[in-house]
Amino acid sequence: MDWLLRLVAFLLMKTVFLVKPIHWLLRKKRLAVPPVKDPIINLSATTLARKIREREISSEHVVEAYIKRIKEVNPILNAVVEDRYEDALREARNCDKRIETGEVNAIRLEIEQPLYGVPLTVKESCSVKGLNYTGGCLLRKGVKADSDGLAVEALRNAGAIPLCVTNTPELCLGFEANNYLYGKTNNPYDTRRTSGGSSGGEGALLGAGASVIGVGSDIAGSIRIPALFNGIFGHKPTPGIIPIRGHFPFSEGKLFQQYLVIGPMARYCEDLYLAMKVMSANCGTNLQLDEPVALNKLNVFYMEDAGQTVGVPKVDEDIKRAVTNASSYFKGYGCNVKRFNVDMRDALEYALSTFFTMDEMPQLLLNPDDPKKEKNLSWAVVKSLFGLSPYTRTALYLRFLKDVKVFMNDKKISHYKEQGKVLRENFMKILGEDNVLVCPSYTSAALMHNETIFNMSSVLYCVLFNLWGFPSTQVPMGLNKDGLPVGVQVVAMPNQDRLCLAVAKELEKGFGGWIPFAA
Ligand SMILES: CCCCCCCC/C=C\CCCCCCCC(N)=O
Repeated sequence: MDWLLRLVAFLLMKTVFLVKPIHWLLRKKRLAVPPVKDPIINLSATTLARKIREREISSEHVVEAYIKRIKEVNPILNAVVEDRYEDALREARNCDKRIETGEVNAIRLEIEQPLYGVPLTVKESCSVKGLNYTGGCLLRKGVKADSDGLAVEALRNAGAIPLCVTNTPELCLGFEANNYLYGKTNNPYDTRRTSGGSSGGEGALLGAGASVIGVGSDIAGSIRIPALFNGIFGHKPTPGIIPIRGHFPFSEGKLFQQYLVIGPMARYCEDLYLAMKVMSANCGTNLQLDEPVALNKLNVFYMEDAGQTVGVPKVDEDIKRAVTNASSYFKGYGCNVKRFNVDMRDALEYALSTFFTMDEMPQLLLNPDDPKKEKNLSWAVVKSLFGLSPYTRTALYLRFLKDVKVFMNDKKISHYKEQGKVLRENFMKILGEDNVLVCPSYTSAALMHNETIFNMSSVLYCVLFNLWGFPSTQVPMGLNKDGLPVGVQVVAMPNQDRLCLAVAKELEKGFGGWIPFAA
């Protein structure tokens, strides 16, 4: 364990108690988000697609319902950064016309375009042709995507209709969708809290019932953490099975391409399957997503917390309870349910040293004049103190962490990287091909705005699985006593995404999945 790192992380965790009174004084009133009224909103994308192709409902009607819902909640949430409602309605009418004239038929659509006529929302960092593509960077103001990213293209080819792009932190680096370009996104369950990040705009819209299926991205929890905070499902796929080209930030670096994934976020678990099939269609790996999983043959391991917690916030009791409830539930299926015992003592050091020494890491302080030359951190911090920096505090903080050598020398870095490999091997051995791990996605439910920066080490519960290339699904597990969503993460070995999804589906049956906020 590296004591300097742990000490800084520990002090940072405690600092939140100094700033809490300031936050409390400056806090805004909790705003009421209107409840969902239109029953269309309570149908999954899978059901909507079937109803549209079987002419039970028109795509135009569905798209209109979602536009109406977004317009109702977005003034409160600030999740949408640019929309294309007129184009979307035109495309929906065209879908309906092609069905009416017999140009397309239900049987072929189910196979060739399983999302025909279904609305979609997209994280702004995943390019949608013609829409903003800034990655939340002030210095990229006005940048538009000149084509769809490959994942978005696959969804569009499957018939989905993008409605808008949604908010992220600067460069998607952080756990609050808040930046100097678009401002901050509120959590629909409590608007004084963050919707998380980096796919926080998606999380907020989905949690509020203003989207049925969304595209997010995740390099250290950015799908799973907002999915947790907003009570929805989010799947971080095995790397390489969904193309990430068309994402900003992007790097040609091999490790970056292994850590960063694009994946689906949804209110209904069956829609994760559908989106995964569409988005991974050309991956060349047989993920067997349609194959039934023999649940009674699964070993379900569970881990309520990472043990050695110096400098890592303790996992809240309600999240721990969600982990034990979720794992115990599988006893009823005849599964072997066991506590996961591995030594996580050096996991934080491993995560820090591995993440920030990846080859060809994208610039953290964007310098549009010279993409090879990063701006000076100290100068940027000074400017920030006077409110003159184009970089958010989170970007500055992560740029500071990138200087890993402040904490450890090369020898230690190599040592911790080796420890990480051993840890990965232990996880692999225990999980094998057929087992899953249920653990926290984060240490708490949604935090107040501006607090996640003090809890950066909570990222441990997500980032390890990016570094190791394991798939993982965030599953909602009900609301806590404050009415905030809690949930768990289901992890499996690479290419065993189907196990995560199968477990998620059962948990949805058992615990109710997405639960709308109380009015
Ligand atoms: C001094 C406190 C140190 C805590 C360090 C914890 C280890 C950090 C490892 C990786 C952090 C990456 C955070 C990047 C956030 C990216 C979110 C995303 N796009 O998935």
